[in-house]
Amino acid sequence: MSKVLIIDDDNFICEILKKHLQNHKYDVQIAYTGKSAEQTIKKSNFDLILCDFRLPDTSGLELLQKIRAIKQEIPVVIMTAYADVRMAVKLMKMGASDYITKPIQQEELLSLIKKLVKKEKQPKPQPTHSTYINGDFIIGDSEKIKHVIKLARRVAPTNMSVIIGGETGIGKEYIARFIHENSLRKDKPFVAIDCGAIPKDLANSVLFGHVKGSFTGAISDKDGMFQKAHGGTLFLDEIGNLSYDIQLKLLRAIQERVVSRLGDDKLFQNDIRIIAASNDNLLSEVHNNTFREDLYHRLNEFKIEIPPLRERPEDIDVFVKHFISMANNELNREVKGLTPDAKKIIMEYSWYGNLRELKNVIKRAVLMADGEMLDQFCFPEEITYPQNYDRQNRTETIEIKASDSKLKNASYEIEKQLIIKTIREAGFNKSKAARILNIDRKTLYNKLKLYDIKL
Ligand SMILES: Nc1ncnc2c1ncn2[C@@H]1O[C@H](COP(=O)(O)OP(=O)(O)OP(=O)(O)O)[C@@H](O)[C@H]1O
Repeated sequence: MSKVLIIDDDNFICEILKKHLQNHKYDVQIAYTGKSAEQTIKKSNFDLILCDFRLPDTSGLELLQKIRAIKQEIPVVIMTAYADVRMAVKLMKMGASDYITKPIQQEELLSLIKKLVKKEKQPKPQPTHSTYINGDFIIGDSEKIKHVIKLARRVAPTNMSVIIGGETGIGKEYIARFIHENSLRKDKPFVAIDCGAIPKDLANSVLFGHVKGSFTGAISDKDGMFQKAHGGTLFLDEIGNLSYDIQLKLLRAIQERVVSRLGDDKLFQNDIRIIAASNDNLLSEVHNNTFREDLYHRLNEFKIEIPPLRERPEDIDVFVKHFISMANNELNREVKGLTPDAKKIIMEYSWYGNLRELKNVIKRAVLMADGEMLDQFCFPEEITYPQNYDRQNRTETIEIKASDSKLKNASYEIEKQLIIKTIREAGFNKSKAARILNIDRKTLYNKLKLYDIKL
């Protein structure tokens, strides 16, 4: 797995980029200052560094010189605002590998990183189980997941649009890729976009492209996801986040099979299969008039619902083995398995963050392990004693940590705890939680990213 270091003092940008890159199987670390970046670079080997041009304690230029002094060969990409492009070109002359302008288009960043990180060090886990099919995709042993795979295989060779439902971190994107790879389009692009992460005013351009001058900052013609996915599959994650007018443009693009770039009258033919995913119940959003009914029916030619991990405990064992194997590769460890106590903890926990949470918890446990087996002490308290943790979150008084002495930190902590508490009380239904909190769903998702809440 390739390692990327993001250096930026903007916590929000860091978290969005981190999630996007992690979804594409990069191991990501963040440094918020030049100083901490230097220390991190000295301690670990990275395959690529993504560095903001302006940092609180240094400039991109100075930091680049220091990075070059520590690690000569490591690719460094500078993130900059449009106004700084000339400086970015200067930085390239001084040894930066490339630059990317803000606001960052995630797919552009991804292809830049892929280009620069030539040697993918994707760990190839040892096949410990018959459920591996290719690469790091595994199925599981439960009848429920086998049924999901049966549906995915059945629909894959058709051109039908698919809606994939399921809780966060359950593997909706993995199933979407599985469908693509088993379809006749497998040699064409699979383009994934997280609709929840696209700023509202950029959605039109990100999806459909734009021509130079169509808005401030459109300094050149740019293709959108529809053009990039031509011939292949477009995966629209968290589709419920698209605004009503973009939903309408999307419907037209699917029905009429033509798209136009922002600011351009010319129509382009497109041949795309759409797979959409949502954490929430899209049908109830249709009833609430936040999702277009015509678009819903157009997309809902086939539906696959992935059951939460807690409803199929038979799958936990195989995923635990898989994630231990991945963590061993990444962290250079040789963990063999779990003690009976640790296994009991893992089996009894509710895994509301599903496979993503399980993977993170296992990785942390592998790091913590002193010997060859993961025992109960390798797991954090909220996993070992979830009852206490829940009770703590249910209390009306929100405890502030001693370290949160600064007013800003304290209010962040209160907001974070309130969001967690409300989501739990709303039965993990994010739309309902957003309504209780009196904020829109997009704002809630942004805050979940900001605070790294994985519920
Ligand atoms: N079939 C699978 N085999 C191996 N790992 C998986 C599989 N499905 C999911 N994972 C792991 O779980 C993580 C989350 O999966 P994925 O991003 O597909 O979930 P998601 O449901 O699309 O999440 P979100 O709702 O947050 O977009 C992946 O990064 C991967 O590590």
